[in-house]
Order: sequence, then C-alpha cells, then structure tokens
Amino acid sequence: MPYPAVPACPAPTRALIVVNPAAGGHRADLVERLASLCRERLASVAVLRTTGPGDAVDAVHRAVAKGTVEHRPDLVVAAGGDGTVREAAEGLVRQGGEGRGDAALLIVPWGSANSGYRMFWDDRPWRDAVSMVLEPGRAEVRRMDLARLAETGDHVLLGSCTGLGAQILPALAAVPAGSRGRDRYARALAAVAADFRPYPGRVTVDGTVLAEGPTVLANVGGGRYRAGQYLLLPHSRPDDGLLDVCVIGGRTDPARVPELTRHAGHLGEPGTAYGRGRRVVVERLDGEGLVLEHDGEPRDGIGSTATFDVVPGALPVWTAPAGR
Ligand SMILES: Nc1ncnc2c1ncn2[C@@H]1O[C@H](COP(=O)(O)OP(=O)(O)OP(=O)(O)O)[C@@H](O)[C@H]1O
Repeated sequence: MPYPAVPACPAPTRALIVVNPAAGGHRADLVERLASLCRERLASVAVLRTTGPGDAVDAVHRAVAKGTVEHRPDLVVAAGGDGTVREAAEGLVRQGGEGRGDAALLIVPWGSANSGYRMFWDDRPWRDAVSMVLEPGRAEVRRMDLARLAETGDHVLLGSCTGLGAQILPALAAVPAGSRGRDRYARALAAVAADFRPYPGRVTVDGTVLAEGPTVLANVGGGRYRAGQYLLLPHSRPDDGLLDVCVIGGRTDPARVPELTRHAGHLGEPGTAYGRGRRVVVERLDGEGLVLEHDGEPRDGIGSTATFDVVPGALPVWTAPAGR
C-alpha cells in the first residue's frame, strides 16, 4: 500500500543545512546562496560543513535529538552527493524519543551522480526545488522506505549493488582528470565492464530463490536510477513498503550493461530476473566475499551474504508533488 503524502505539509521553519565540501559538485559560493534563500523564509538557518566520512550522521542526529521541539530543525538539507544524503538520512532515522519524525530531508544535488535528487525532483534545477519547499503548498513530504542492511545495521536509501555495479567505485580513481559528474561514472563503468567476470551468486526474496548462477550484478533498492543514469529498477516505487531487486545474469555480456541499463533494456535479457519483497538476501556462493556498495560507498569486508530488510515509510523526504 502506498504511503500517503503527509497531510497539509506545513512549510518548514528551522533548517539545518549540511554541506559536504568534498562532494563532486560543491562550490563555496553556492553555499551562501542556498543559505540566503533559506534565511528569506525561515526563522532559523544553521550551516554545517562536514569534516569527513560519518560526520553528517552524527551532526544530524545531534541536531534533531537535542533540545525542545521548538528549537529542533524541522528541515534537514543535505547539500552534497548520494553519500552525504545517505548519512543525513541515517542521522534522521536514528532520532529517537519524543518528536521522532519531526524533521524532513531536502536534497540539494551537489555531488557527482546525484541519483537521490533525481528520485525526488527529476531534472529540476535545485533552486526551484528549494523555493518550492520554502513556499507553503508547493511541495510534499512523503515517507520513503529504507532498507536496513542486517550485517552492518546501516540504512540504505538509494540502493545497493554487487559485482559490476560495485567494482565501478575503485575504478573512478583511474578516470582521467577533466571528466566530471555522471560522465565519470560512465567512463569507470565502461572500463570495468570490459574485463568483468560474473561471480557465482544467489538472490532470495522473502524466502524464495529469484536467481541462482553466474551473476553480473544484483541491485536492491530503492531508487530507480543508479550513478544518476542507469535505470536498473524501473518499476521501483520508493514508498510502496517493498524493496525491488534486479539480477543481471551471466548470459548478458557485461560490456553491454551500460547501454542496456540506460533504458531498462536489461529487463528483456534472458538471464535477468526482477522481484519485489520485504526481505532480500544476496549471496556469493564460492566462499569469497561479496563486492558490494550501497548509496555509492563501498562496503568491503561484508562477507558472502548481505541481508536487506525493508523499513517501510522510515524517512520523511521533501519531494515534488506527484504529477508535477
Ligand atoms: N570534509 C570531508 N572530507 C572528505 N570526505 C568527506 C568530507 N565530508 C564528507 N565526506 C565524505 O565524502 C564522501 C563522498 O561524498 P558524496 O557522496 O556526497 O559526493 P560525491 O561522491 O561527489 O557524489 P555522488 O555520491 O552523488 O557521486 C562521503 O562518503 C562522505 O562521507
């Protein structure tokens, strides 16, 4: 059952803007522009620049958990890429006690791939999205499902991918300078796909095997797009209380995956399986560890099994109104 938009969606009053200065699309001058836009409309605006990995989780959690409800932010702006968005989301869902769920997340796409922003705002300019949130009645808060990765306890917002989709990350470093944003991911994927060998895998959805055998990638989510451009889960709805999963099997030439997945052509491949459920278990069967990422960050050392459980409606997120 879809989760309805929060009724009436009162406009926010107090913002915490979390900026990642290390994100691919960061520009110092834009931070002040974003803060000014918010100050024109809101009673209080705080800007926090992260200092390293994990900082946004703690900063958001501290801000939303402390003090009285009158002083807590009701808007958390994640200004960075998908890693920053995931960390801000983690900080929000860790909020406990009275007032849980007060603050909603707004994504400002200052990363490289920005798949999270695309999920909620498509290709709108970020200034339009911010204005719509600040003006009453022009945007909605929806409660989005997250996945919880049982082996680490982390929450997954956008999705998690094994195999080819995870090996793209170490390859990013070798992409020639000058290539930016989504193009960097496209170059890294093409380079990795040329030599990729499928791994022996199995994916189980709610106790039933969906796919078993040579595996190019298994993607669980979450967002329809990965790396901002590959439509891996075209049927995914982020608020249906279920996780979507797609497995591309070894019968597909890995070198064709970039072009196939741009337009969801992988769904017509003979070895592709697509499923949906509450628990998805992804395994590697040769005793080696899974090569896995989630939300664009590597999760090396996870072992040979990754277990994803849906957390329905866990995260309030500002989004464009449906159909507009
Ligand atoms: N001050 C900092 N210095 C270095 N790394 C940081 C800092 N603050 C945050 N980080 C880390 O930077 C990593 C990358 O950030 P992020 O994902 O937001 O940008 P990106 O990789 O350019 O974008 P995308 O994920 O959309 O491709 C995150 O894992 C985050 O934890």
